[in-house]
Amino acid sequence: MPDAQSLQAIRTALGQRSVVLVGLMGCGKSAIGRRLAYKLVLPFVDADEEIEKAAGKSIEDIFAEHGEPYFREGERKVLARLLRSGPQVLATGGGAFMNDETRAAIAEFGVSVWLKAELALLVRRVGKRGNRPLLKAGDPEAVLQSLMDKRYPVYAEADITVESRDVPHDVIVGEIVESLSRALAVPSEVAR
Ligand SMILES: Nc1ncnc2c1ncn2[C@@H]1O[C@H](COP(=O)(O)OP(=O)(O)OP(=O)(O)O)[C@@H](O)[C@H]1O
Ligand SMILES: O=C(O)C1=C[C@@H](O)[C@@H](O)[C@H](O)C1
Ligand SMILES: [Mg+2]
Repeated sequence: MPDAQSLQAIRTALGQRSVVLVGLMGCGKSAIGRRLAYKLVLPFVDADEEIEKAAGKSIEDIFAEHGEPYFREGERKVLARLLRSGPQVLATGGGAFMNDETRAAIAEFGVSVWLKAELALLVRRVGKRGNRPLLKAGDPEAVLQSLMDKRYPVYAEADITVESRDVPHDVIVGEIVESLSRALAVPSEVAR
């Protein structure tokens, strides 16, 4: 695990930029993001929670009462605001990175990390909670496969890709920290 000096070097290299986690539902953006923020001693912000606060209702209710296009517009606005208040670790909603404007804002105000996961892992993980409206449209496995086909080529534009898998959360956090050191060109004598 990197020492305090290399974590400080990452914070310095980030400046006001955020570490922005992207990826499909269940890949671990919230669970890993929270731990990564703790490690980097940065605030953790979950965009889905911020959208719910801004709307005063749950994502499920936003989808049910107003539809997906309304949710996406709110998501774009909330992310534009959040990205201007770094540094922080920011977990995005699964669809946020698909918006061209949001993707450009993430490139400007952040370093993006894609938590790439296989279908079987996502199916296992999302089965535990039933509050994801997109997965209610049909068989969750088929929906996730279709989202993977559409989204993985776009998620691949992220600055960093880390394989999400069933290993202790801290292993994934460690890999992100190492990739951040490399991507931000933190001097190797500090990163070691
Ligand atoms: N490395 C890991 N090992 C085991 N379980 C994990 C790991 N990473 C995440 N999980 C678990 O997978 C589930 C889904 O993770 P999480 O809610 O963080 O995904 P998410 O990407 O935020 O999803 P959403 O886009 O729906 O918000 C959680 O129960 C979480 O604890
Ligand atoms: O993948 C998606 O499009 C979504 C993922 C969730 O994080 C929420 O933002 C919402 O349920 C939509
Ligand atoms: Mg989440």
